[in-house]
Amino acid sequence: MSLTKNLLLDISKIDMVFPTPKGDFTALKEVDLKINKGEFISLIGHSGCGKSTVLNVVAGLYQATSGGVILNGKEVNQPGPERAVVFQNHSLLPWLTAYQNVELAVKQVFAKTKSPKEMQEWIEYNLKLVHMDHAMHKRPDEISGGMKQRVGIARALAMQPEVLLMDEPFGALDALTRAHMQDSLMEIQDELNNTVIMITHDVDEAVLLSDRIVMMTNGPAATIGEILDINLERPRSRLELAKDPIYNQYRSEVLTFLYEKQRKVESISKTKTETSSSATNVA
Ligand SMILES: Nc1ncnc2c1ncn2[C@@H]1O[C@H](COP(=O)(O)OP(=O)(O)OP(=O)(O)O)[C@@H](O)[C@H]1O
Repeated sequence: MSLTKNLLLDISKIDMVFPTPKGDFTALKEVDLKINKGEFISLIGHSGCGKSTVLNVVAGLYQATSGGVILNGKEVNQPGPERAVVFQNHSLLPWLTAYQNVELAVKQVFAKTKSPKEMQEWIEYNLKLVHMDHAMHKRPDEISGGMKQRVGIARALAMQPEVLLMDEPFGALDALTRAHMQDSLMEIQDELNNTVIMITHDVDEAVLLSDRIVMMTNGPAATIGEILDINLERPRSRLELAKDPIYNQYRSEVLTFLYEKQRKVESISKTKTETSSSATNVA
């Protein structure tokens, strides 16, 4: 992979120190990552290692103690619509319909450049992309958890961000809904080729969706331990990949990193009690 040709996001030697009542806590140490336009990156690591902190620095919600983030040649120091965030819990406004939730974001970005008619078409296009056009006039309390996440993704996509930041976007969903959402996200990626950073605890999800998996060491002073390139052809099918030895090799490399190289006492005792499929979720 060329690191300079299509470089979009340069996360450069980030340290993050949080002041706490017990003294300074170094969460991140020298996190360094370059991301090309159109890449899908997963961040994986044990709970509390610092994944959300990395994402929050890129989102501009946290200012790194040292180092910094450059997006398209400009330093990031506050939140902005060119970095849309999708959280685990949908964060939709409950009194607005799906359409109106997306509209709010669209008006924020396009009020000066799109006519009302163009904005309407754009909102509908994005809701259609996530298969929510049939329920666009429903409020969050009238739709399921998976549907709410779809609206959250539509809202983020509709802002046409330069980078889409997703913090465990499917973490609260049941396994089947989650699989549907992953398939939808792959379809959307095929169409839009967004640049995405997604935090996940799910090894299969990371391998299925990513171009690269960034594996973080345990904190304190967490950093990037290894980066795995996923050279699987797209479009990807979960059923075919399940039998693919290369897919299984990638999967086993991530599991080895997490459970041998970055072994955690709590996670070992936890996975012993879990079923084999859920044991691929990192604790
Ligand atoms: N505002 C803060 N003040 C003090 N410590 C913090 C703050 N935010 C995060 N931390 C600490 O920094 C470390 C990394 O937290 P972070 O939430 O980034 O981890 P994570 O990998 O996203 O965890 P999880 O997978 O459980 O969501 C943790 O030890 C956490 O307690």
